[in-house]
Amino acid sequence: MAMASVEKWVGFGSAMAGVGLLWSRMPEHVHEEARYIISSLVPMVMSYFNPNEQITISKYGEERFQQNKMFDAVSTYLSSECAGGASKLKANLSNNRKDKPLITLDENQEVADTFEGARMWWRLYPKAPRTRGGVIVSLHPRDTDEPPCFRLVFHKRHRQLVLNSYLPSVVTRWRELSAKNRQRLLFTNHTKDGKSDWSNVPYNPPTTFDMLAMDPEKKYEIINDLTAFQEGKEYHSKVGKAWKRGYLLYGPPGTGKSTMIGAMANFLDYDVYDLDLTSVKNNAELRKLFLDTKDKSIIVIEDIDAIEVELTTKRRGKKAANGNEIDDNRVLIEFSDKNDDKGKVTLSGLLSFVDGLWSACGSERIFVFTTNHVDRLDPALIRPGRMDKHIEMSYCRFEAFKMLTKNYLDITEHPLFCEIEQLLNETNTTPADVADNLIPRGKRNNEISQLLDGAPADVANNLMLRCKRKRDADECLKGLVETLKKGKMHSATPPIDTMDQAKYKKPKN
Ligand SMILES: Nc1ncnc2c1ncn2[C@@H]1O[C@H](COP(=O)(O)OP(=O)(O)OP(=O)(O)O)[C@@H](O)[C@H]1O
Repeated sequence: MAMASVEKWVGFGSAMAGVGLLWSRMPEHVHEEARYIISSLVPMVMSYFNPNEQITISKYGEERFQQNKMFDAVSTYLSSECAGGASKLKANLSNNRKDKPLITLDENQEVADTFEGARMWWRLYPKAPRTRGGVIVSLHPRDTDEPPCFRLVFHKRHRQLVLNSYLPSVVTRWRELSAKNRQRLLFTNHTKDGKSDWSNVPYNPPTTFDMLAMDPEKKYEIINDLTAFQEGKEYHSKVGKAWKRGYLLYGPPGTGKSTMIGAMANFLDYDVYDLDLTSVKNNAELRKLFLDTKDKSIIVIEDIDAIEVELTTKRRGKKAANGNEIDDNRVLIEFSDKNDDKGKVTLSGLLSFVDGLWSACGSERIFVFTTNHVDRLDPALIRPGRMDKHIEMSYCRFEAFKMLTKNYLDITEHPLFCEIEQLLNETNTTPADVADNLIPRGKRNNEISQLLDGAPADVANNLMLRCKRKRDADECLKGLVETLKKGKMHSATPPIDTMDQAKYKKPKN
């Protein structure tokens, strides 16, 4: 038996020696080809015997200009669903709303996941120097390294499950998690190196619709409109309309137009883009800015009437140098209906995003224009169908006043309410003025605190708070009555109900 085995090895050895001899006598080009065939056969043979397959998800796309969103999706998904199984994690503090540390997998950590009974293994590979493909000459620093990547390993028989169900489910979960942890942002445009771009800050406006003092019916109408818009994806695609909506908020200063935008952003959980048109050079830049906005956002152009005048003033010298006649403010306005005007922002350029050709780019967007002078706007901007909703923000009447006292003073009734209701009907006072009067000037009440000395702390605090609030309310409302009476004496303006809304005039500074 042992003899037979020795003979076998001797036979194998001499066969190999024969192959070696043959190999050494072969010409060099045959060597080359043989090496090529062997190197392509090895992975095939290996993969035949290897039961697993793998998918690599690199941090950057092929072009390297853009981050690969799938990498973010996997990172977020694994942090939420599989981090429990990892022993090495990383913590970052990002801009998220709750100041909660963001936990992610550390490099080279492997975690397992199960999907519909199939087992998957994920591993995060760090950035690594490129080993293949020779020397890379590139101005792009990242090109010299392989970017970090996730590698997913799974059994061959789960290939279809992974491609058709598992990876899409990772993306869906990522979207859900991002929506939940998202920090809302306020964007504003600026010019850097001659180019317009957006910069942003975290945005958590304090106002909700509950706090917004206005006619309750009008408020519910707006809330219903926003809800219908947000849920209107199918409707918009069914009727072939771009999923966007335009609001024109108009009314005197201090009636809550900006406050309404904050309430809308809170209600819809959208980002806000505050577009400053005066720093946009021309339609091409405007187009770039619009295209850089994200879905689920509110694009705001405040005081659109004032912007027209400001643009005019800025460009007055240029116009005069061109020898054009300048008659008055209206003529100076450079918003024009000509599409071929490449040197400036034109009204048609702006409108092409609101309801023209470009409005179909992006979805779930709300445009809000605000103005104190609705009568000064170009009719093209406010013609029916262009801005879907025209919302008048008006002076403070009794219903709105009651909302303010509830919010500011926590009271719903008071003996002075009757007098205040009458005065509010006779004067044009803005919610901003009323709110200003309702901020307690709170002086500490020494008499009450002396009375309460010795009482248990929680009882004392409670009573103190109630007495203080009552006292603040009395003082605030008395002060408000005084202000309203003064306003009534000085006001030459008739109450809003009898006033022509189109004649609002902004007080000159
Ligand atoms: N309708 C309102 N409900 C609650 N608070 C209001 C309302 N209107 C105004 N305020 C208060 O007055 C302040 C100023 O209001 P806001 O800036 O929203 O007015 P505006 O109409 O946008 O004024 P402007 O036209 O000058 O920009 C707000 O911070 C808010 O405290």
